[in-house]
Amino acid sequence: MATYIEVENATKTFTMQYHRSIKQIALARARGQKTHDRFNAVEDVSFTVGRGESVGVMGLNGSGKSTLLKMISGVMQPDSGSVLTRGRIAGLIATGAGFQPQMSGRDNLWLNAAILGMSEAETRRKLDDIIEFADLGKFIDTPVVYYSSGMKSRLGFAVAIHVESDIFIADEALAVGDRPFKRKCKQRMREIRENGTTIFFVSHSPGAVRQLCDRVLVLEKGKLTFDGGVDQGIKVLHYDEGEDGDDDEGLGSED
Ligand SMILES: Nc1ncnc2c1ncn2[C@@H]1O[C@H](COP(=O)(O)OP(=O)(O)OP(=O)(O)O)[C@@H](O)[C@H]1O
Repeated sequence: MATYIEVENATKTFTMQYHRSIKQIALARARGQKTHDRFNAVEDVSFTVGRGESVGVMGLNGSGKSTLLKMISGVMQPDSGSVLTRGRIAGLIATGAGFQPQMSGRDNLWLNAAILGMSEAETRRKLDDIIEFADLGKFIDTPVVYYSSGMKSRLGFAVAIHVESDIFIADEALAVGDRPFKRKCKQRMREIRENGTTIFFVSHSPGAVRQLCDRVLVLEKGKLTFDGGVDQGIKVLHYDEGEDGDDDEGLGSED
């Protein structure tokens, strides 16, 4: 199986500032207090993903999932180690990233498609399908500044999901569309998987991961603590326990 994602000893370090203003920083320094701290959001993480694999990334809030996803998408670079990918990447990483608020949904669609590497001919061919998928009605010709976050998410996802990619990445936290839209996304992601596209999917939803993935990575405080089967990964996180363990709100979950 050809390797499509190769992450080797990747570490991403961020600085946490304790104060907002220069005055506060100066005061803290004068008192001999710390003004900032550095910490590893992703620490020494290594794994590979083969062609056609569908991998779910799970972990508590702040465990480094989105940071890892951003490094795979190329939005961020690791401070040490390496992240290599093969082929074209598309997906939902940042809702409305690159959207121009004063431009209409339709114009942003063209812009977004170009950013994601679609040619003019490809966009023209898929235009009606993308607009139908986003299902924004007459709002498609309204400036995006008037869109709700769900509407931006619909437009962003509709474009991303129509890009022919080798790797499809999605951060479920950004899928703020309503239930019927999520259902539609779920169906489309299943089709993408069936077509043999490699999937890298960040999620808190055991139901969604069970449906869409055949492998789970668990991050804890930036470290990769589990890499294996879906059920086992969910067990490691205790996500299946309690009354709200197996939610059904996920992008890929059963409705
Ligand atoms: N640009 C940034 N600058 C500084 N700190 C950051 C930045 N981005 C993320 N962090 C911090 O890095 C840590 C990991 O964040 P990340 O968004 O990767 O977590 P996550 O696992 O995706 O969380 P969630 O489940 O809440 O979405 C958090 O402590 C967060 O505050």
